[in-house]
Order: sequence, then structure tokens, then C-alpha cells
Amino acid sequence: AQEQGTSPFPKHQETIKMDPSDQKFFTVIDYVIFAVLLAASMGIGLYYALSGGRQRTTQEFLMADRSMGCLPVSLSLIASFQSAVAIIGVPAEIYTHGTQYWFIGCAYILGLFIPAHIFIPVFYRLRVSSAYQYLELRFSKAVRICGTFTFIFQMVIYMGVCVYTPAFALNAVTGFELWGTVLATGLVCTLYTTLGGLKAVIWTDVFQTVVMFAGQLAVIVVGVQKTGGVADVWRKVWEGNRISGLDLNPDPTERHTFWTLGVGGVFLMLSLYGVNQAQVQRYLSSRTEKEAVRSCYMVFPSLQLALALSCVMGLVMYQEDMFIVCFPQMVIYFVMDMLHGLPGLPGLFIACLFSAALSTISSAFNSLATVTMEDLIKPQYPAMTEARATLLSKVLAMSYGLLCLAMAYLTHLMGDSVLQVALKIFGMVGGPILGLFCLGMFFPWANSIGALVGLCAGLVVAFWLGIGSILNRSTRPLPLECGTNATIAIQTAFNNTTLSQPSGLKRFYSLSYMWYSGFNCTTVILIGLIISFLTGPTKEEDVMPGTLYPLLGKLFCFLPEHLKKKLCCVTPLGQTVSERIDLIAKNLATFIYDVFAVE
Ligand SMILES: O=C(O)CCCC[C@@H]1SC[C@@H]2NC(=O)N[C@@H]21
Ligand code: NA
Repeated sequence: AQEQGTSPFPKHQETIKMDPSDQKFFTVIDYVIFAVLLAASMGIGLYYALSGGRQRTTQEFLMADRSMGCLPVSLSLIASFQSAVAIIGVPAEIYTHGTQYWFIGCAYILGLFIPAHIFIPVFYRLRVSSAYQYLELRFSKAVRICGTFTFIFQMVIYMGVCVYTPAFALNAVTGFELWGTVLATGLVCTLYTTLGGLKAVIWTDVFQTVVMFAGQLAVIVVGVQKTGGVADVWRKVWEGNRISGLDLNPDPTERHTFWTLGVGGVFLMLSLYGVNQAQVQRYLSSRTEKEAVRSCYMVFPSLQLALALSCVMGLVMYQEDMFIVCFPQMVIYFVMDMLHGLPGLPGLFIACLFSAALSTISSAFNSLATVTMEDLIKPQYPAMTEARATLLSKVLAMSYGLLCLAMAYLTHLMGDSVLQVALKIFGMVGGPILGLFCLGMFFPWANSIGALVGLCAGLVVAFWLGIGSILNRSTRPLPLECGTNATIAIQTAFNNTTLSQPSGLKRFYSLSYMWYSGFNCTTVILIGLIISFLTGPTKEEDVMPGTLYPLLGKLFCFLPEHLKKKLCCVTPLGQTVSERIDLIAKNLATFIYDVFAVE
């Protein structure tokens, strides 16, 4: 095959393992492009380490001096949760299950509108550095600590998946050195995050997002051009009935429908773009609240573009009639097959893959260092000097970097579809955290005990559901196209035996993973409210001003005033904390004056 200059991949190959000896994939220029990506990221890190305040304060290292504009913040918001998992996992999803997943784009409307008008104003006016400080202001220190540890748990696992995915996929197809890549990526990322702080993380995210879009676009252009044009791609895709229509099936155990993606996806988006520290930190690093809201709006078009690029990539792949086993590596297999012989393009795609990974794990490192510093260490050592605090933050970023490499190895053992693993993590852990914040912001009666018990119960139910679904996975048949002729025969036989509709607990376990965020968020709120009412609900006037959002007041705006007053809080969000404190101080002063004056 090499002689004829055709693709080095045999067609209809049963196994995908390529002979790693033929390193013909990468010419020198490809390695150069990959090296340039790492060097440029490193350069930005060094620039911010040696310029501005030279990262001497935690305000600069962790909050970028709250001086950022909406453009870099919005691109950084995209990059934080658009990793190699999406670049590899979404095309694989479209290839194997059709375009149903694209409907998650409908969740982006409310998924960004609600953060822009509810979560950002509350967090911004409280002038916190970490989202979990809100939990202490609204509830208690214990709730804040539990929220922080839950977030750390979620991001550490997610980081491992993000580092491991590109390296493992590349190694499986091209023999690209696995642990060398994991080490190189992890170290470069740890270095520029530790040296340059949030400013470096945001500006490398901007650069890496551009590389990410460029790489995906290149693959699509070459793919369409090789097929002979858009019309041919469309015809093949249509014939292979990859274009799935609007599936309005209300069954919550149906994996992907308009409801699980369009509605369940809203809760997933809120858990990420509403209350996840990585995103909240970016909102808080904006120079004004308006700038933060604008950056949230600007995320919408770029997120739709990112979704469209990865979905179209899955469709372009489909025109190849190669039957290969479906797993994340297949995308690399397809891309390497297609870009073969075009010097520089395989390198560009590798750079795209690692840009996606680097931009996500650097955001994870930085947000983990921030919450560890702000929520766990500073409250214990209030007298710590700024210099020591900044040094400690850098040590934390470094240690999270090394921990992430260890997590990468753990991912090796997971094996599920990486997109599913990532979304399940968000659902199982991000969902309860979202519930905790909603409990605090929308329900004034919620108290600390209710919040604590609600969070713990929510996590227990979430893990019961998540692990139960893995253990009880009725070996759902792989879609037909993903196998060789032999497996297709078996699948057809299997499909004919109508799967007995699971009942009871089995039905619970087969809940679509896209509903995990919504389900777990609701569990935390319900249990939190029940416990709060049982242990004495908080009175609205006792709640720290600025930590409530009158959602219920707005939802029930049609109710008569006296009912509304009783039923839900109507504290106008407009009052900033300082105004409310002044009001309380003035009332207190008058009260004291009255007392003594009488004397
Ligand atoms: O790419 C990843 O690392 C995680 C998978 C995508 C996470 C969610 S899906 C909806 C939203 N759109 C994105 O691009 N990321 C988030
Ligand atoms: Na990313």
C-alpha cells in the first residue's frame, strides 16, 4: 500500500491496531506544529509570569486582577469544557448514533441565559473569589467545605479523562508515545499555569480555542473535498440514515431524545456555566458585571460553532465505507487515514486535540488551586502574608498537575465511551452541586442542615444511580454499522428479540445519563427543603442580603402581594451587600440611640 501511495490503513479491518512501526504518519513538519503549540503556550505563561504584577498577589494569580475583557473571557469559557473528549467523542457519537446529539444545542439557550441573569449577578455582587464562599455566606462554613470537596472530586476525575483521552487515542492508532505525551502535556500545562496564573490560562485558552477550531475545520474541508463535494457527503449520510429527526419520545430511559438533550442538557449546562468554579472564576475576573454578562452571551455562538464542527466531522467521517469497531480511537483512525500524505495537517489535528486538552486541564488546575487556597487554606490561616499565599497557590497548581497525571492512568481502566464518562461525571457530581446552589439562591427557608443533608443524600442517590447503571447495563446492542459482518449478524438476531422493557429498579438504572444533572439537582433541592422544614426553616430576614434571588417571586408574579410576601422572598436583588449592611447598621444605631436616650 505504501508504494502505491494509497492509505496505509487496510479497509474493512477487523482490528484497528496499526503496525506502529510505519511512522509514516508524521513528517517533520507535523512534529514542529505540535512543538510550536507547546512552546507558544509556554511563552504566554512566561510572559504573564514576567509582566504586569509578575503574579505576586493572589488577586492577580487567581483572579487576573479582575481586569479581563469579555472577548478573552468568552473564548476561555468555551475552552474550559470543550476538551479532546468533545473533539473525539462527539464525531464518534454522530457516526454511531446519528445527529440526535446535535439537539443539545437547544440547551445552550437557557443554559447560558440563566447563568447570565441569575448566577453571575449574585456571585459578582458578593465580590467572592470562589463560588463556594457563597455557601458560607448563605449557609455555613460546613456547607462551604463540603461543596469545595465535592467540586475538587469532580474536577480531579474529569481532568484525568481529559489528559488521557487524546494520548490514548493517538497511541492506539499511530503508536504515538503514550506516557511521553501525557507527561509532556501535563508538565507544559502545569508549568504555564503555575507561572502565569489565571491571565496566562485565559490567554492560552484563547490561542488554543483558535487552534481547536482550525484543526476541526481542516479535517472537514479535506474530508468533503476527498468525497467529491458536499452533495456526495449529504447523499451518503442521508442513505445511511444518519440524519435523525426530532425525537420527541418522552421516555426518560431513552438515551438521546429532544427532551433528554434539550431539557436535561439545560441542567448540565447550568452545572457547568452557572456554578462550576472554573467558569465562575472567569466571570469574576471580568472588569465589570456587564462585561461578565456579555462574555456569557458571547459564549452562545462560539459554543454552537464548536458543536456544529464536531457534529459535521462525524457526518463527514460517515462517507468512508470502512466497517471499524466503534470507540474513541476511530476518529483518529479516520482523520489519520484522510490527512495522510498532506504534510502539516496531521500535525495541525494533533495540535487541535492537545489544544482542547491543555485548555481544559489548565482551567481545572487553576480553579482547583483557587478553591483550595480560598476555601480551605486561607480561612485556617487568615494571617498568612500575600507572598506566602501566592507561593502556596503555585505549589497547589503544580501538585494538582501531578495528581492529574495519576488520574490519567485511572482513566485507562474506565474504558467506556469518553464522552459518556465525562457527561456522567458532570451529571453525578455537578448535578448535586447545582442543586445546592439553587437551594440557597431560590429558597429562603433552606437552612444549613437541610443543605448539608440534601447534598450528601443527593450524592448518595447520584452514585447509586450512576454505578447501578454501569453494573446493570443490559448489553445494549452496538449500532449496526459498528462491527464486522460477523457481529452484524449477531446484532440483528439480538435486536429481533425485543428487549423486555425493564421495570422497577432496573428502569431506574436505565435512566438516560443526560437526565443525571436534572435528577440529582432536584433530589438535593427536595431533600434539602424537607430537612429544612423539619429542623426549622430560616426566616427570610435572617438570610445574608445578596445571597437570594427572587426566582419564585418572579415565577409567581401573578399572585396577589400578600400571598407572594408569605410564599416567597421578594427581596429585590438590586440591593448590594454594602447597602443592606448600611441599612442594618443604621437600624441598629437608631435602636441603640433610642435605648440609651431613654436612659
Ligand atoms: O468536552 C469535554 O471535555 C466534555 C464534554 C462536553 C461537556 C459539555 S456538553 C455541553 C457543553 N458544550 C460543550 O462544548 N461542553 C459542554
Ligand atoms: Na479545552
